[in-house]
Amino acid sequence: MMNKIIVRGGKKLSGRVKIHGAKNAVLPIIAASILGTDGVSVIHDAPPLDDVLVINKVLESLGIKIEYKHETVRINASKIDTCEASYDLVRKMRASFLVMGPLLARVGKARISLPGGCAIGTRPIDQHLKGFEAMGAEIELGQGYIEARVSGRLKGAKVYLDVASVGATENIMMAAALAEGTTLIENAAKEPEIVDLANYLNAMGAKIRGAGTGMIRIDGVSKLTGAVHTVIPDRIEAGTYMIAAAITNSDLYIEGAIGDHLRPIISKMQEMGVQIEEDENGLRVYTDRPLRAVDLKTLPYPGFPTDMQSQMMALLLLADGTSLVTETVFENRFMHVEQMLNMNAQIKVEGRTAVVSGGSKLQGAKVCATDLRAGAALVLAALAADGDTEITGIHHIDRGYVNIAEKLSVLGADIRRIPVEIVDTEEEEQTLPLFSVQPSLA
Ligand SMILES: CC(=O)N[C@H]1[C@@H](OP(=O)(O)OP(=O)(O)OC[C@H]2O[C@@H](n3ccc(=O)[nH]c3=O)[C@H](O)[C@@H]2O)O[C@H](CO)[C@@H](O)[C@@H]1O
Ligand SMILES: C=C(OP(=O)(O)O)C(=O)O
Repeated sequence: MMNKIIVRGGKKLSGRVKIHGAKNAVLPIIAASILGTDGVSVIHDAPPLDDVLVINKVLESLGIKIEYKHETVRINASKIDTCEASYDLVRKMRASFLVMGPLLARVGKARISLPGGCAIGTRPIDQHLKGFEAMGAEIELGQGYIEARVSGRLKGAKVYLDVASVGATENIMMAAALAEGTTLIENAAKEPEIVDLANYLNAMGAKIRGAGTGMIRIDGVSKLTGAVHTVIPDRIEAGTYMIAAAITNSDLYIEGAIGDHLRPIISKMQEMGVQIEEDENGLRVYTDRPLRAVDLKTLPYPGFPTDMQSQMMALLLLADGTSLVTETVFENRFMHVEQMLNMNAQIKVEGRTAVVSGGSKLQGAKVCATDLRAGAALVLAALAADGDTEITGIHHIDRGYVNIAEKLSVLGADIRRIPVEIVDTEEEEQTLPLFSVQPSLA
């Protein structure tokens, strides 16, 4: 069912919000489970998100047994029936392509639909393929599919990534875990999700060192088994709620947030004048207005994350002065700007830089979430706007945020999730539940 979110701005928030497991860690971790020939993998803190349902479906379509209950996924990959991931599943989520490395290493063959581009950019996969080829795979493209094959085992190799791609680092690391000999990934991505994946693979029996640095060394082993793992908290969900606190001039405790994963976000927000206190269980975020304008540039970790750029832009709309926001990771990640303009924001895009003039009062409007983080940014802007904002396209938001409307409502926001078709009369609205459960793909 299509839903929209309606926010009446201006409410203060208070209390604690618990952060779910990281979407971008659990997806490669579930894909990596393909590598376990014996035993069952048990992945705790797997957030109930559409993307997790999709990756589970991909594994099921390969013949792998999956059980997903109470945020725990149990995976028995002892038997694999096919090594093909269809267009239907890959088009729902690009991260489905992460099954290529594990399949190639385990079965010697993989046929995956081309993931193609998406709203935020063209997103090529050349670096993934370069890694597989260096390890001895033959790659063929045809009919919208990429087929990779290797006779015998993959061979360890030295792979230098032209861009420090998160997905390519993960795919190559998974393939190399079962390869013959040693693989070195140079200019590897350093994101915390890479470290979480490496920890899981090592628990499965892999020999990986250096994850979290620019040089990862993988000594291939001949067999991996299922393992038990708890996924790290989602730093982007945490960052989004940190901004919710600051944008509403509120005081929130973000439970489970790991300060070390959030360094670039914490320091930018502090530069703006936001107060942040860290302890071992999470972060307290509160503000002393006025907020200062700051410049920022998205970069691979430990730089400022592109996945927080739009949310941060929402906050900068409230700052005194002009901020420059430069996006260097994706070529088209300013889709939220046009929607924010409908809310009386003052932003001008000049190439890769958005010039954000803070200080004009945001007004509620009808807006559309064009992608996941653009949608989150619109929810945040709506919390600070005068009047009602209606946000459509929220299936994008459901890809990455567990019950965002419910979580914000519990904190005191005036926010409702309503089916699109029957939203038009006041009377009908009142009979509807405030929240629907996360949509299921079953
Ligand atoms: C599921 C998941 O974890 N998604 C995250 C992951 O996406 P994803 O793994 O797709 O992002 P990458 O790090 O691969 O992409 C970074 C840049 O490298 C380019 N590139 C990538 C691969 C390649 O073979 N060739 C190439 O040129 C991309 O087009 C992009 O411009 O990291 C991004 C960058 O932090 C985040 O925004 C996404 O939320
Ligand atoms: C861009 C994102 O995800 P994906 O790579 O799955 O599209 C994101 O999490 O912001």
